[in-house]
Amino acid sequence: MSASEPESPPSTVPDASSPASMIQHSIAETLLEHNKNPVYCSGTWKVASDDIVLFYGEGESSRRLALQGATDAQLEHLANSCDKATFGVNQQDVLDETYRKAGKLDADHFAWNFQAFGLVNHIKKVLFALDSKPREIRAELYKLNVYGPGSFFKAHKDTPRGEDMFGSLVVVLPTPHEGGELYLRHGGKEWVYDSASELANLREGDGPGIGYVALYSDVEHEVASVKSGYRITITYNLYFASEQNAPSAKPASPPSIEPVAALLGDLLAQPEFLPKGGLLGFGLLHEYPFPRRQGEVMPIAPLEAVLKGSDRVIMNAVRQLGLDAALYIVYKASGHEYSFGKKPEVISQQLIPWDAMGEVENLDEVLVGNYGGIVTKSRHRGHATEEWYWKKVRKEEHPITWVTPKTKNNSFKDAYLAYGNQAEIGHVYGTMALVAKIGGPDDRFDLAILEKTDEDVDAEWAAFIGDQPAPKRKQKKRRTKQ
Ligand SMILES: O=C(O)CCC(=O)C(=O)O
Ligand SMILES: [Fe+2]
Repeated sequence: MSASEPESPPSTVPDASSPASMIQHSIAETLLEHNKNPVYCSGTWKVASDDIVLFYGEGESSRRLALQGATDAQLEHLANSCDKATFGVNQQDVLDETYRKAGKLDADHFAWNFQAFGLVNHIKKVLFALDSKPREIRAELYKLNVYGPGSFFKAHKDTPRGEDMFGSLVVVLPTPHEGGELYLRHGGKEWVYDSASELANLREGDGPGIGYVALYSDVEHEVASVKSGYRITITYNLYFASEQNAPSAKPASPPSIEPVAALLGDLLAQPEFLPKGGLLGFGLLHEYPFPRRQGEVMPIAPLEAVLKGSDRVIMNAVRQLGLDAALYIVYKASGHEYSFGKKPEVISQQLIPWDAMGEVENLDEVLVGNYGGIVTKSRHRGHATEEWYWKKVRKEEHPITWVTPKTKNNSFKDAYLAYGNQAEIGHVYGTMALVAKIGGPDDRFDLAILEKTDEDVDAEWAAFIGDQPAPKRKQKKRRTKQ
């Protein structure tokens, strides 16, 4: 039996030029466009010469280094005072100068006068530009790095130190250098921040300044080889501040409709959009650190508090509209029991330790039966050209209409022991997404996904094989919002 995708049932997808599809496109564009939802921001920042004074060393050999106009000999002394920089591999610090060649001082071995508060506030405004209620953030001094000629740091992502850490801030000090550009990559795009030329331009202008780049933790970055001079950076870890640590209490702002919420509201107002209700999906664009406790099922809902960039913007929008929405993992299984049908796709709000589950017979049934799973692609799809299977598919399937596609950014793969008379390992793939349950045009905000009756399915089958037009299905209320 062929496992190819069967013919689709009557389509509910509007054509590309319909108002619904144009609004859907605008939402995706707003969320995906780098300029509206940047994954990093960079530039130069004016400082007073007193700010860029560095203290380092211990006891008799401690030093005060004014960076404005520092001599080569002074910078060389700083470089020679550094330890060799290591980097993390599988939770261990590794020294490998073919991967990272630079000097470093830990935060307890240096100090400088610069107060990052103003810069951090600026970064918050730029990185969270579309976020109408951005969380407070704080910067924690991390390290000083010195890159002399021939120093570099190959492509890596910064290890998040804690679930509240969302990014890093790299401050580049105004010491003349060439090369050492910082390459940044995310979602298949690449950008470059050339601190050497930005700082050189600044030197010709008035007053001292520093270079900076703030990036989300899941942005890959790489420091190109320094050609001449010293490139000195001070890095900070960026955290979402807890209420007590927040630098200032935020005045209550009057409620205003966010642009993305407004677009989403317009989309839901289109009667041809999901005329029978259904699931609306948004692939998350960022990765999130998540504690995995051995063998424990974990709800992923708490991640809502640490969403970044466009992920937070869309979450704010669905919350503002009062939609029934949550973070889900989209699970897809592969294993011997699926070799004849289609790989099922089931969403659940639980992170499941598949490797600790014992033998798993039908992953989709386990998810639906025990973990509030909703089948979004039926494993019977592979046989769905036969009436009986087709009905089964229609009955159990609640397909997702994706506004922004699932991404590989936050996907993971787990192994499990597939049920059978011989031990076999299957694989589960998970991807995080935000999924909203939408009612039909008259009940957008009141309905959970619709239940289908046998009559609905029979009528849809008849319409599918061309007997008669699909009847309008009466919606059943399952849940009413107060
Ligand atoms: O020094 C820089 O420009 C970047 C340093 C860095 O990527 C790191 O410390 O993880
Ligand atoms: Fe880094």
